[in-house]
Amino acid sequence: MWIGEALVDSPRGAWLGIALSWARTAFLSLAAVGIGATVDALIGATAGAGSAGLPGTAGWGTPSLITALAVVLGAVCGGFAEAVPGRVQGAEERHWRQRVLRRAILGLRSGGKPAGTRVGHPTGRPGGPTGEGALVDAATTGVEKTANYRAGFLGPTLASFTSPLVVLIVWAIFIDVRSALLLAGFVALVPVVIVLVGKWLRKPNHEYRRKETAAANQYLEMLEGLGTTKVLGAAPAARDRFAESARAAMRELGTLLGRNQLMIIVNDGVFGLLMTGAAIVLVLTALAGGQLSAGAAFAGVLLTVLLNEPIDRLGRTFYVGLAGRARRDQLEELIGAEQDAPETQPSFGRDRPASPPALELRDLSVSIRGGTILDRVSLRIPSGSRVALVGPSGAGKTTLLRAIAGLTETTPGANTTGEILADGEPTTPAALRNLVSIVAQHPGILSTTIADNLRLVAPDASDEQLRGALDRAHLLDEVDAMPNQLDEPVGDRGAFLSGGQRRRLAIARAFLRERPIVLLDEPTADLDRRTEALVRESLEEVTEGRTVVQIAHRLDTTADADLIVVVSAGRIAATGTPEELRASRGYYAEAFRNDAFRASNTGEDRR
Ligand SMILES: Nc1ncnc2c1ncn2[C@@H]1O[C@H](COP(=O)(O)OP(=O)(O)OP(=O)(O)O)[C@@H](O)[C@H]1O
Repeated sequence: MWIGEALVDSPRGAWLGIALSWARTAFLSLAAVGIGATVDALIGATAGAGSAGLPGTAGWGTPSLITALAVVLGAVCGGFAEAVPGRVQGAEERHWRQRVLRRAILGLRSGGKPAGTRVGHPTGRPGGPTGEGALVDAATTGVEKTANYRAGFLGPTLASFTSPLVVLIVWAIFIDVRSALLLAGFVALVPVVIVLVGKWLRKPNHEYRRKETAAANQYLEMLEGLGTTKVLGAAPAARDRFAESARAAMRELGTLLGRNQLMIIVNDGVFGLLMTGAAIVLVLTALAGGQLSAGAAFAGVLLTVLLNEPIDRLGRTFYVGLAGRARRDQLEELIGAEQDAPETQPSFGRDRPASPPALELRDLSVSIRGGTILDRVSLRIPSGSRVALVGPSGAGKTTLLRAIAGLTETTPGANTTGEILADGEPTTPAALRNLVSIVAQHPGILSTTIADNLRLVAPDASDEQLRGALDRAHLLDEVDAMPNQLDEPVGDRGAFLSGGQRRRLAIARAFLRERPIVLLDEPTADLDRRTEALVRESLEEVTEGRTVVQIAHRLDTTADADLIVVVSAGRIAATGTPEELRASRGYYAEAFRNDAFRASNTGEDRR
């Protein structure tokens, strides 16, 4: 419920806006009382002024002066209160966009897809909410609507729902306590109705957002795959599929808008009319009974306008709130239950990392949407060791590497049991993410400049520090030869760079991150010999003194490993040194022989 979120998790700065709104309402309420007092003074309502009339009615000068002052102060506070959400929204957008980006960059999937996207996987529906289109949608519209919801809806709505209490306090002090209590009953009903209506609208709202995102996602992917679709003659089918999902989204929107409209009519009727009617009847009765002066009654009528603010706001912003809330939920799901770990300050490649902790996986199981991917894996990774994960395709190597990287929870539908210990202490996914650097076969490269890609992990690094990291990754000479050097655009996801350059850029990032554990997901695959040698050289440097866990498809890359871990059907089938496993019968020995056989037969030279 948004009220809970507004109370405990409002964006930073939102409370200033709420306090300013309360101040605005207090001043405007006092202005209403001042107007009443002025009226009393003007019509010379001295009868009963002492008991039921408003204070300060001896002359009209003072109350009208106070009124003017209260109006000005109310307007100033209101103006500042209006300005707060704009400032908060900027910060919120930055925060959410960074989380989405980090989520995209952390993706270790093949093809550089963001984590959670399975290309060609039976459960990875193209166009589903975990596709790349969804990520683009999340980083743009999703972030904008979420920030708008958190900055422009949560605080202001909480303010307008609590402001009537301020009005009622003024009412009780200056007009009449009994009627203030009666009206408080109406005001207290408003949140109850909001909760009920919110529940009623939640399902169609979520359904609509899901279908809207799926349609947007499909559209983006249709554009991206336009060439292939045309070549395959599949354009009409793709178009029909998109049209159908757009129609489904529109149908849900119709249901949602219908319910929303009904809610506005009911609210306006029940609260707008009933509460205003009750307030007016109360003040007029008191006026007729002589308990209130004409000025006090007039002030009561004016205060009723302020009491109606939550209803007005509800009509105007409920839909925005629903949309934002659904978008926020979608983002949370996409990003995963990621806790922003307090990152230790990167040392920008100057220092050696702290000694790597020894890791221990205990009975670690991972299931994704009910399917078991890793099954009670237990493994010790000593500090500073080099571990190679080998095994047939689909065995679970990447899933294991992602678990060690603390990334499993960012995969939608994933569930983990068991634990990972660091130096004997239980650890959390966020703490694990803080311990590792990843260099993947298809590193996540932003479509911006070399410097931006490096500053992603070290926002405060100087140009010199970036150049130092590039130098250690053996990429500096090539960057220096580019027309704009550090500011050279790298093209769409690094399209202007070669495969080897992209990987060395990722290694430079790992230098800047300076984490004690380096995870390698086949970073030397598919490179020609010369480039492979360059990447290897950089890797040797970045892995020095660190624990290394690498996925290896080519077994010749495992020769210097301290420990080989054979993964098969989600379990650990064997562990040992390369020599031990080569000497025994099993996957490693057989695959090694096959590799050697292939190399000798093809005279493999990938130049
Ligand atoms: N996000 C996901 N959703 C559904 N299933 C998944 C997901 N990620 C992995 N899997 C499944 O888990 C199993 C193990 O996959 P994983 O990528 O870990 O294997 P791998 O050993 O790294 O394979 P490869 O060597 O081909 O990369 C596969 O059956 C895969 O389809």
